[in-house]
Amino acid sequence: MDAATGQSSGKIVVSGVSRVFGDPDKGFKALGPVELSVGRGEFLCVVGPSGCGKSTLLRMFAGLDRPSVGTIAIGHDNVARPMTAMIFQQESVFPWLTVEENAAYGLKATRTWKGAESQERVDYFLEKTGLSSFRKFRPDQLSGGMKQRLSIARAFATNPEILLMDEPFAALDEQNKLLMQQELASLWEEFRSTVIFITHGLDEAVLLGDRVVVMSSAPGRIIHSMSIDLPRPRHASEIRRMPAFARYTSELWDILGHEVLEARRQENRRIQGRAQ
Ligand SMILES: Nc1ncnc2c1ncn2[C@@H]1O[C@H](COP(=O)(O)OP(=O)(O)OP(=O)(O)O)[C@@H](O)[C@H]1O
Repeated sequence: MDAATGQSSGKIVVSGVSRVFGDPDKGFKALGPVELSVGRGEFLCVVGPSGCGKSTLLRMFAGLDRPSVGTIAIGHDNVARPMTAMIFQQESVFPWLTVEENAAYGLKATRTWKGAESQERVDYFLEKTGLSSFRKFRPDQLSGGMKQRLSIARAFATNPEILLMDEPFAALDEQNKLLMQQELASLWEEFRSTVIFITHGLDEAVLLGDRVVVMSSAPGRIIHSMSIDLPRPRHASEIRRMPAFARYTSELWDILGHEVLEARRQENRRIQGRAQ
């Protein structure tokens, strides 16, 4: 057990990670130093002002970017499973593939397709995300919410050790967002892979997470970690009515609000600097 985080052994351990874009000495320091440990099977939500480096950190977990300084250690427990799957804010389905082919794509791309067993898995997640009847459709015949459900089905079908989600519901209308949050909570409670979930929604973070970490304005650091002690399975409508839910979200805003103001001041200084 890690005394600082209260989590059992770290699935992801981030030590002294910074990221500078451009010249190492004079470039733009977007992130860090970040210290973070994410437990196995933990659902971790990350909030922070716009531009503080949340996506940069997530991209590093996916191996799409590297720290300028520091290390990220990720434990790979089962080599038969892919390490990560990523779900983005923007639709990331392939327009030329059917719903069924899109859902199977992750398994095929990671070369973990195992015939009938994999097909069953794809069918299961199409069913879970309410897309079974649309399996022969192409994405341009689906709504935005359905396409995002398809991205989720594809990611879950690969059975990744870590699910990386970058504001996955930000582009959805409010009603679809509420439905998707509930569906994700239920799916995760069944499979319990490690999840890193970036969001601007404090209520979304409290509703879904075992823990919420708050990042500072750029260069982003972790300035607060809050364990969310709400019962599971989480039923969104019940959870939202709990006094603890309101308390967690308002405590988070007390911390984050200052950082959002600081991010605005930074933005103004940057614009003024450009104008001179
Ligand atoms: N490849 C890059 N080259 C130069 N600057 C970059 C690059 N990628 C990101 N940045 C800058 O690094 C900072 C952090 O970007 P990042 O996308 O990680 O922030 P974020 O917290 O995810 O923002 P948002 O909440 O608005 O999505 C931003 O100022 C961004 O412009």
